[in-house]
Amino acid sequence: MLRIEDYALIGDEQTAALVGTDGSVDWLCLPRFDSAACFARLLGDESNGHWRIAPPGQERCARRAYREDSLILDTVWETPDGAVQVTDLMPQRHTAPDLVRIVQGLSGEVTVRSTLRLRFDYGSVVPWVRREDGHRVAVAGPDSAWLRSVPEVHTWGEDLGTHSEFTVKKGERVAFVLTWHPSHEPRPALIDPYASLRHSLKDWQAWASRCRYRGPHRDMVIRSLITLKALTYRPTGGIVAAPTTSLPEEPGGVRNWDYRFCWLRDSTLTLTALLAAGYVEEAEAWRNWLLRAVAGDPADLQIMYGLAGERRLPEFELPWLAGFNGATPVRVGNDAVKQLQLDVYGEVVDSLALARRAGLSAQPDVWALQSVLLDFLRTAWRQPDEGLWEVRGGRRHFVHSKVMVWVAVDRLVRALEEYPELDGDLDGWRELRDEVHREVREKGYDPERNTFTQSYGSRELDAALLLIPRVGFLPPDDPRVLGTIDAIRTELGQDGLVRRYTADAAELDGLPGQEGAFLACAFWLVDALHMTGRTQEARELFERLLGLANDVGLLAEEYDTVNGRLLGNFPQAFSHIGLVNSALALFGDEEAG
Ligand SMILES: OC[C@H]1O[C@H](O[C@H]2O[C@H](CO)[C@@H](O)[C@H](O)[C@H]2O)[C@H](O)[C@@H](O)[C@@H]1O
Repeated sequence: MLRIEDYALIGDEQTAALVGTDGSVDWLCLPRFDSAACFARLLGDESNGHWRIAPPGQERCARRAYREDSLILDTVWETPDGAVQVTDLMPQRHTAPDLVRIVQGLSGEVTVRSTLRLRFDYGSVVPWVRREDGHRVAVAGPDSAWLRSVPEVHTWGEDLGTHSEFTVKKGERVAFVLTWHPSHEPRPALIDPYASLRHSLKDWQAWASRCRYRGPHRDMVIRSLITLKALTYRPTGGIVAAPTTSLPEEPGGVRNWDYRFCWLRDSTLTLTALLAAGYVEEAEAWRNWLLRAVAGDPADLQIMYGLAGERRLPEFELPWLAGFNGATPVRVGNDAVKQLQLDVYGEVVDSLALARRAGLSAQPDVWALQSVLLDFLRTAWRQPDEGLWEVRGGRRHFVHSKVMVWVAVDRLVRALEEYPELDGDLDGWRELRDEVHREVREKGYDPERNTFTQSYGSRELDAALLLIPRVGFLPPDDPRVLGTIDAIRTELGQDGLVRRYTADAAELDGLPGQEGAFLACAFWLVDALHMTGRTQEARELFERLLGLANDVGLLAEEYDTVNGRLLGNFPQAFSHIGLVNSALALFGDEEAG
C-alpha cells in the first residue's frame, strides 16, 4: 500500500489525477474534479480501478520529478536491462479530457507492462470493452473511455483489465492516450500526445515565469503556485480545496471528508496568495465566479459551493470502498455546506479589498455584494457559529469568527474612507467595528493566562488565533498577541508543529479520534513569529515545514508527527497557500523582483 506522500499530482485545470511511485494512476475523476472516479485504487484496491505502467517485477521507481516548472511528471525506472522513463500529463483540454503517458527508453532495452482497469462510478462499475480502429473502447452507462497508443502496441484483455507488454530501446517512445467522453456522443478528435507534451511544457513554463517572487526556496513557492493553479477549475474560475476525498486525518480513522468543492475561505485565501505572487488573471476569474455563486439573498450565502456554483452537495458514503489504508467511511459530498461560518464574510470582503488594491477592474456588482453581505452581518454577527474548523459538535461563539467579522467591517470602513464615491453609513459601520472589537477583548480574552481563547468563556485555545496580528485586529507587539502566541505554542504545539485545537475532540467537533498537526496552522505560526520579531525562529520553522513536503514538493492537510507521515486530503490548497504566504512574508520584501 502506498503512503500519501508517494503520490504526485497531474491535471488539466478541470480535473486531476494522482500517480504513485509504483507507476500507477490511482485516482482520477472524469470529467470534473467532483465527478465520480474511474480510478479509485487510492481508496480501495486494484479492483476499484487504476492504470499502472512499469517494468514487470519492479515495485517502486528509481526517481521522479516534475519537468522544470510544469505539471508534467517524469518517473524513471532502472532495471538490470536498462532504464526507462514514463512521462505523465493531462494536456490543456480542447473538447475532452486526455490522460497521456509516454514511455521512453533511456538505456538498454527494457520490457514495460501497462495494466489498465477502468472502474466507473468510484470503482464500482466494470465497463464493457471492445476494439475499434485499433483503440480499446470502454463503455458503461454515461461514461466512455478510449485507449490508444502511438505507435500501436498489442493489447489484450484479461482479469477484467486491458494489458500490453512491449520493449523500448534507448530513444524509442510509446505514447498511450486515454480519452474520456460521454458515451452517447461520438469519439472526440484525437490529440497528438507528443505535441501535447511540448505545448503543455511551454504553457506551464510561461505561467510560472510570471511569478514575481524571486527569494529563497523559489522552487517550492513555484511548485505551490502551480499546485494552486492546478486546483482551479478553468471553465468557471472556481478553486477546489483539494482534488481528493476521504484521505484520512487520522490513520484508520473516520475523519474523512470530500474536499472537491470551492470553499469561500480556501478559495479567497488561494486568490490572495496568487495575487501576492503576481497572478491577477486568476484572481479576476475567481472574483467573477464568486459574484455568480453568491448571487441571491445574502442570508443564503453558503460557506462552499460546487465548481460552477452549485449549492447542493449532499454527503453520503461509498460502502464498497475499503478506504485509504482501511480508513472508512469514504464520503462524497460535504454536509458542512449547511453550516454558518462567520469568518467567511471577513475573508471574502478582505480578498475583494485586496483585489481592488491590486487593480482589478472595478465592478459595480462587487460593491453591491459587499454591502449586502455586511448588511446581513450587522445582526448575524451576534450568533454562535460552527467556525472555520467546521465543527460538528454544535455552534459556539468562536473568537476567530468574531475577529473575522471585525475584519469584514473594518475593510468596509476603510473602503468608504478611501473611495468617497462609494455610498454607505460610515459612522454606523465605525460604531459596529468598535463594538465587535470591544466584545472580543472582553469575552474572548482570558486575562489570567494572557491569551485569547477558542470561544467566549472557554479555556481552550485555537491555532486560528495566530491570525489576529496578520489581519490587523491588534498590533503584533500587543502583549495579548504575544501571550496568545506563546500559549498556543505551549498548549497546541506538537513536536514543533501545531494542532488546530485541544478541546476534547468528541465534545467540540462531534467526532471520535484524534488528528495530526494542521500544516496551515504551522505556517500561520511562522508568520506570527516573524511579525513579532522572532524571525530566526520563523525561518527555522519554515524550513522544517518545507522538509515535510514529499519528493515532488507536495503537502497534504496535516502531518502525523508520531509516524512521520502526511495525513488528510492531498495536495491541499490550505497548506500550499500557507507556504506561499510565509515565503512572501519572510523573504518577499528583500528579494521580490
Ligand atoms: O475536520 C472537520 C472538518 O474538516 C473539513 O474541513 C476542513 O477543510 C476545509 C477545506 O479545506 C477547511 O475550509 C476547513 O477550515 C477545515 O476545517 C471538512 O470539510 C468538514 O466537513 C469537517 O467537518
